[in-house]
Amino acid sequence: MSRQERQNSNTFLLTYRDLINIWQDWSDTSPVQPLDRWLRQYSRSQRQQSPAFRMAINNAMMEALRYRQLADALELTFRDPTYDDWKTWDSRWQADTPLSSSPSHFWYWIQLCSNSDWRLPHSLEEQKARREHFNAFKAQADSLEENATFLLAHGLRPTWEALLFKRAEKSGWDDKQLARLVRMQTSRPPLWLRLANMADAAALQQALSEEGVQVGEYQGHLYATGGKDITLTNGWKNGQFEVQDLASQQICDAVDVKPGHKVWDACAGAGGKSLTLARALAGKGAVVATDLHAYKLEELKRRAKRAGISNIRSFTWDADAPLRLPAEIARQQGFDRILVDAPCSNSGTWRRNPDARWRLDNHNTRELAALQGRILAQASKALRPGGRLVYATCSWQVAENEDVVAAFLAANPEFCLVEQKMLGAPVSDSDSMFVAVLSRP
Ligand SMILES: C[S@@+](CC[C@H](N)C(=O)[O-])C[C@H]1O[C@@H](n2cnc3c(N)ncnc32)[C@H](O)[C@@H]1O
Repeated sequence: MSRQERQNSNTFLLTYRDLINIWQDWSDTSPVQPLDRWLRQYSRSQRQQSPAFRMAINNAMMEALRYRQLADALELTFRDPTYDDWKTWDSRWQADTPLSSSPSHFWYWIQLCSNSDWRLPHSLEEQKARREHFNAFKAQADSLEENATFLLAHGLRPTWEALLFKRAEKSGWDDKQLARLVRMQTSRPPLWLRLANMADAAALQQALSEEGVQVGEYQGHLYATGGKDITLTNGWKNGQFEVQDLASQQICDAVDVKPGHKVWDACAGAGGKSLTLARALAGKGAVVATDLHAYKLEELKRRAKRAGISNIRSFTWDADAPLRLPAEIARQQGFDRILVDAPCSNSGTWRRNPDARWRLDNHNTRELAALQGRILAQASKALRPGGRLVYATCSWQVAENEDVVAAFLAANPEFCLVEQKMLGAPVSDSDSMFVAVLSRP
């Protein structure tokens, strides 16, 4: 986001007192919650404050969590300019340990990193020296060759270097593309719009612009970058579009739903993809949407009702047991299409959820990969011969993607791999997601 755009979306000038207080509130929360959930609760508890203030706090906390580690690294090198053993330092660093600087200096580092417009205190000790140190650090960390500091400067941990290079190698990305993915971690992607079948993209783009939404187009897809809240527009009220990330839309396209198909969305959650798959049926066929959690499916039902979609049946399912096939599905020997949008580390969504990066660790990744493999294997049993099985995650980690697919294929040789690839960032300004299309001849 440019400085001008940031100023437009963040017109409330926060003081350091506001920033220090919000950080204290966040730090006092136990157990630590995902930031988006915490901010929703915080926002509800601050109804007396203006929407501009709440939005500014929201943005400030996003930046603070994005650059949480970099602020510590800047403080360390400000005190000891010769320090450069970043991998050792990172292997000991934890996001829930106390800040290494004073609260004011922490926010000053965050302000410099995020180029935010906050009201500086009248006297901030060593302000000039810190700004010069930040500029020197940034200048030195501006190339992929300076691996550790380049990653740090973009809110990524130096110890993830090997994971990122592995991803680049699998996807055939050159250094420029990998560097682009790293650089993208410092900005939020726009809101991508999924058009209802009947909506005309050009007409909708014009109507949204006339209503004051800053809207762009990329390969036939629309996205909003600011201006009027899109949920207040006529197009939203008339159900002409939903918000769905570009890579998510591309996963739905890969399922290749045709009218008449029986589709199983095995990890449907709140139904972001179920709705899209159901629309593609054009009134013929059905989607069975399952998830481990009933409360997510309740949200799915509300969304389906709002969108006027009635061909989704939902119920809970735990991948520890096979799905009991509904009678009409059993009659045709299984589903035509199955989507396994597996639980994952969410590394591909860090641009929107900056705090999620600090929860990534090797132990969690191994557990997730085992769960992903179990869900995929269990779901695959319900595919009819000739059907299509799609495995997806919103992670760029090879261990959660190609490795899971390879283990599945080794254990299930009756399945063939049609294609597998990363979607979204760094190619487009969106989340990064993985998709593998499998068939069962
Ligand atoms: C990536 S999310 C799905 C997002 C959803 N498809 C969407 O587009 O909004 C993965 C989902 O898998 C579900 N899940 C986790 N463990 C599961 C299990 N053992 N069996 C079935 N679903 C599970 C989670 O509750 C979560 O909703």
